[in-house]
Amino acid sequence: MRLAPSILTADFARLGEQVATACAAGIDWIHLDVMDGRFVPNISFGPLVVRALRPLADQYGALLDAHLMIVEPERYLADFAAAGADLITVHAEATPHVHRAVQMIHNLGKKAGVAINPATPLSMVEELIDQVELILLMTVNPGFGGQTLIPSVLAKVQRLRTLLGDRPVEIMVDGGVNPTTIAACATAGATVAVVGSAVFGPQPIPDAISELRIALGEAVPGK
Ligand SMILES: O=C(CO)[C@H](O)[C@H](O)COP(=O)(O)O
Repeated sequence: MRLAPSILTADFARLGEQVATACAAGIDWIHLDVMDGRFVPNISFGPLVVRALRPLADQYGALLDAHLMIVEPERYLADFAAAGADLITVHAEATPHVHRAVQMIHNLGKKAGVAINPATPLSMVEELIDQVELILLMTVNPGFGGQTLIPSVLAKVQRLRTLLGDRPVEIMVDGGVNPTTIAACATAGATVAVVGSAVFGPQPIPDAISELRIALGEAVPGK
């Protein structure tokens, strides 16, 4: 299971320092939650923050993963690609032309992901399984960090795992993933876990990451 800490719950006054600490502790991806106040009831940040974190991603070999929770994502794909995102995910509910958005991301030379909300059926992304590198299943209603994982989405993760067969498509779970819930996500078939408040919280970041690895039954250096 790859860990993709979401910076949404980080201390933005110390963003670079916190992300560097997480990278040094061995995280795999850096997850960037972009919110527009329209697709979701919250506003976060735009391409400037992606650009600011690009050098850290290079330094630590982490993948920079931009999750666009914005309407009409097509309008901003070039900006996020130019800012340095490696992978750009759009919501199937946010555009009537999600296939075109995926084509645009690939034409920009980036990996493409498609996301769906908890109540959105898998059929919304079924026609895209041979077109994308990642499918993101929201395990909370998007907009805010620190929510509780909706357990019924785990059955959807299992169905997606079966649907994908041996296709090399990542299954990402996002929302409410912590040491208590991460093993069930892995068992259901998720390959990447977004972890926000479980990493950027009161606990020292390296300890929080070790706890997640231990919950997954993975070896943790020095433990
Ligand atoms: O996409 C998100 C919210 O829309 C966040 O990535 C997600 O909620 C992660 O935060 P936490 O792990 O605290 O739930």
